[in-house]
Order: sequence, then structure tokens, then C-alpha cells
Amino acid sequence: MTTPRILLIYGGHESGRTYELVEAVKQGLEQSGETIELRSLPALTAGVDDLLWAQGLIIATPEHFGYMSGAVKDFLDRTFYPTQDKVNGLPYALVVSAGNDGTGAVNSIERIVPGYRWKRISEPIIVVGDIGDDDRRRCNELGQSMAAGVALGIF
Ligand SMILES: Cc1cc2nc3c(=O)[nH]c(=O)nc-3n(C[C@H](O)[C@H](O)[C@H](O)COP(=O)(O)O)c2cc1C
Repeated sequence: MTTPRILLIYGGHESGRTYELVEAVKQGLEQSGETIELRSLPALTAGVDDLLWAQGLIIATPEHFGYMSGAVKDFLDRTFYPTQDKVNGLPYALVVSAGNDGTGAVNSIERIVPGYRWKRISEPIIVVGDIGDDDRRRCNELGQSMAAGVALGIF
């Protein structure tokens, strides 16, 4: 069996709230007990090769102007046609950090995802405002279930 390969891409900046949620997801991936290969990358630096490599995908983004961050949109713009029909069924999950809403970011991504034919493995996690312990726990659990699900081939 090959080592499960998980791609985690994020918008926002590494001192921001989105990245704090990314850290909690990464902890969950590590705590899952599964041996995984992780590529954790700013969305602006991730590309087609990373997406084709991945067996599981987690996208984390702040909400910007009722939409996903420009960085995540850029990732989708660059990867859509080159990966079309090569990433069907890829298990994915979504984490959003927002100031007061978050649904615009979720909707903007979920309108595009059917074109990629990814498979959503859980409800999007939306965190409004400052991050609390329960938010960290939800992100941690997402990391654990993504790692376990990909490792066991249950998605
Ligand atoms: C340019 C810009 C636009 C934003 N637009 C929204 C928005 O439409 N809805 C919302 O709930 N929050 C909005 N926010 C607030 C951010 O989503 C929120 O502060 C988030 O936690 C930032 O994550 P970060 O620290 O990772 O950048 C916006 C922030 C910025 C900088």
C-alpha cells in the first residue's frame, strides 16, 4: 500500500486566523496515527502537479468580499482545465475563516467543485471571528478523519 498523500492549501497569511485553523488541521493529520505524506502550501504556490499528486484535499480560506480569497480562486483558475477528468472523486473538505459570515466563501467554492467532480467528505467548517477551542477541535477532527479515510480507502 502506498502512503496516503494529502494536499492542504490555504489563502490568507501565516499570522492570520485561517492559518491558525490550518495548524489545527495539521495537528489532526499528525494525531490520526496514520502515516501520510502532507503537502501544506499557500494556495498561490500550489499547482497542477500538487493536485494530481493528492489523494485527499483540504482547502482553507478567509472570506473576502463574500467570496473565497483571491489566492484560492487563482489556484482553481490555474488547475481547472489541466486536471479536468483526472481528479474525479478526490475527497475534499473546506475550512473558512470569516469576520461575520463565511457562507459566500463556501458557496463560491461549492459552485465550482462539481466541475472538478471532487467528493465532499464533511460539512464545511465556518469559523466566524476569533478562534475558540471548539473550532480548533473541529479542525483537528477533520484532519484526523481525512487521514484515516484516505488511508483506509473509505471515501
Ligand atoms: C479584503 C477583506 C475582505 C473581507 N470580506 C469579508 C466578507 O465578505 N465577509 C466576512 O465575513 N468577512 C470578511 N473579511 C474578514 C475576514 O474574512 C476575517 O477577518 C478572517 O478571519 C481573516 O482571515 P485571515 O486572518 O486568515 O486573513 C474580509 C477581510 C478582508 C481583509
